Amino acid sequence: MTRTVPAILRDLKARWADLKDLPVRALFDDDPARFADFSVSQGDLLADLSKTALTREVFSDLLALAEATGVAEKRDAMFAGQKINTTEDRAVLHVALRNRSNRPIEVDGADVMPDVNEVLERVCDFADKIRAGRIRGATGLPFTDVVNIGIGGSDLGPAMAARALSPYREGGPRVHFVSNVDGAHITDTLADLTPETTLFLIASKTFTTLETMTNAASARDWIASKLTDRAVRSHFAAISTNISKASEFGIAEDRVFGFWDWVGGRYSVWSAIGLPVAISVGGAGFKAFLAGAHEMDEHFRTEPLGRNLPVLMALAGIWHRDICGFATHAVVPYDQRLELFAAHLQQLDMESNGKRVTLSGEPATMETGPVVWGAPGTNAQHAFFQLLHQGTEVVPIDFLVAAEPQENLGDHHDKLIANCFAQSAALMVGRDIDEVRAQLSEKGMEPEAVEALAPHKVFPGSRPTVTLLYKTLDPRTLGRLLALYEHRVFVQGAVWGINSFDQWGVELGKELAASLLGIVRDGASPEEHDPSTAGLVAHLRSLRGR
Ligand SMILES: O=P(O)(O)OC[C@H]1O[C@H](O)[C@H](O)[C@@H](O)[C@@H]1O
Repeated sequence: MTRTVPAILRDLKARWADLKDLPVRALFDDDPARFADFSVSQGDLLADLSKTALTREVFSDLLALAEATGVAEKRDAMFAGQKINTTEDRAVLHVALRNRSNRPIEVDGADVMPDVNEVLERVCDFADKIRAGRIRGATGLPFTDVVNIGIGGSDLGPAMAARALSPYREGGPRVHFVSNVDGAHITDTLADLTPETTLFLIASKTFTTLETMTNAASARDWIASKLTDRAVRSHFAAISTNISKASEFGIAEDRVFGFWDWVGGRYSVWSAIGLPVAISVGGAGFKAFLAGAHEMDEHFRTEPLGRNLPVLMALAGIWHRDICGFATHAVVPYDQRLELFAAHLQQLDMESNGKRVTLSGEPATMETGPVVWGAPGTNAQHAFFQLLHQGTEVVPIDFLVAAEPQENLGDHHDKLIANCFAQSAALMVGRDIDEVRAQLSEKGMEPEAVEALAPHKVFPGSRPTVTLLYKTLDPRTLGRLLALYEHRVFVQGAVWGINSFDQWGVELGKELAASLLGIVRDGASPEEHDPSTAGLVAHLRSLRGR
C-alpha cells in the first residue's frame, strides 16, 4: 500500500527521534560503504551527503515523499512547457534557454527554440564585437568598461557569474554592476570610468523597476552631459521583455535584446540578461556556461530519482528543514570568485520558496523555504563559524570546492582545500568532554581548571554538511552548479506543493514606497500611514528642516 504524505512525514519524524542522539560518525561504523553509497556524481562533480544523519531508511522514505508529491511529473511538466506558474499563467522554461541539444520545446503549440537561438546568436555576436573593438563608442574609441544597470534577477545572476568566471575575461572589457537606487552606487562606480569608453546595459525584465529606471536616467544624463545627447545611442544597450519601453528610453532597436515572460527574473542569467557575462568571457565562454547547465538539466530530466543529484540534495534539504527543524541553510564556497554565489542563491531560493500557501491557496502544512545565507571560506571561518560549531542553532551547510585552481600560486590551493575538508570533518566528528579533559590535563592543567574550561571547548559534532567537489571552476562547471541549485529549489517547491515561480511578496513594499515617495520627496501628508511611519516622517522632516 502506498503511504500518504502525512504518513511518510510521521515515519520520517520517528526515524529522526531515533537518530538525533546518535553521532553521525557512528553511522560509518555500521556501514563501511557509507561514503560511496551516500555520494552522488554528475561527471567529475561529486556531492558527499555522508556527513549528515541520513540513512538508507531515511532516503527511502524521502524518495517515497518525492513520489507521493509527484516530483517527477511536475519536473516533466516544466520541461514540457506547461504553465506551471499558475498565479501568473506562465510556463517556466529557463531550461529552454540552455537547451543546446535544440530538442523542440513548445509553449502554446509553438517551438520556442528558433527565437531562443536567434537571440543567443545576437547576444554572442554583439558581445564578441564589443570585445574585439568592432563596436565602439561615439568618439570612435573601443569600450573598456561595461556597466550593467539592473537589480534582483537582472543583477545578481550575471554579477555572480561574471565574478566567478573572471579568469576567462582574457583582455575583454571590465564589467561593473550598479543595482541600488542609493545614488552612492552609481556615483562610486562612475567615479573611475571614462564616458568615451563606457557602455551601459540597461537590464530589466519589465523595464519599469524603480531602481533600474532611476539609475538608467542618471547614466543617460552622465553620457549626454559629458559627451552629447546623440552619443546616448552608441553608449547604451537594453535587455528586456518590454521592447517598446526600451525603445522609448532612446535605445536603438538593434541594441535591444529580448526575452520572454516564461523566464523568471531569478532564472534569467541564461537569457540575454547574461549579456554582461558574454561580454566578459566571450560568446564561446557563455555558450559553455549554457552547455554546462544543459548537462545538469539532462541529468535532472533523465536520471532515476534515487541517483539524481538535484533530487537527492533537495531531499536532504527537506529532511533538515521539515523533519529536523533546522531553519536556515548556509552555502560556503571555498572559492573567492564565488563570493556572490550565496547572494544569488539567496534570491533564487528565498524568492522561489518563501511561500506560505500551496498552489491551491491553502496554508502550507509543511515548513517551506529556509533562510539561505553564506560567504566564502576561509574568510567565513574567521567570522561566523563559531556559531556553526558551538551555537545552539544547527545550520546545515553546503561546501563547494574545486580540485584545481585557476592560478598556479604555491600551495595556496592545497591550504584552501585542507581548510574546507577540515571544517566538514570537525563539524561532523566534534570533540567530546573526555577528549577535552585529556587534552587539557596533558598540558599540565590543574584538575579544577580543567573542569572550568572543558565545557567551553566541547564541540557537539553531528552538524550536517554536504560537500560539492569538482575539477575546476570553468564556465561549464559554473553552469552545472547553478542549474543544480535551480533544480534543488524546484524539487523542494514541488514537495511543498507551492508555486516556486511567482513573487507576490515583493509587491506590498513597492506600492507603499510609491506612496511614501510622494510624502518624502513632495511633502504630501503622511496621515494615511500607520502612526509609527508617520512618526518617522515627522522626525525626518525635523532633521532635514523641511
Ligand atoms: O528585471 P526587472 O523587471 O527590473 O525586475 C527586477 C527584480 O525585481 C522584482 O522586484 C523581483 O522581486 C525580482 O524577481 C526581479 O528580478
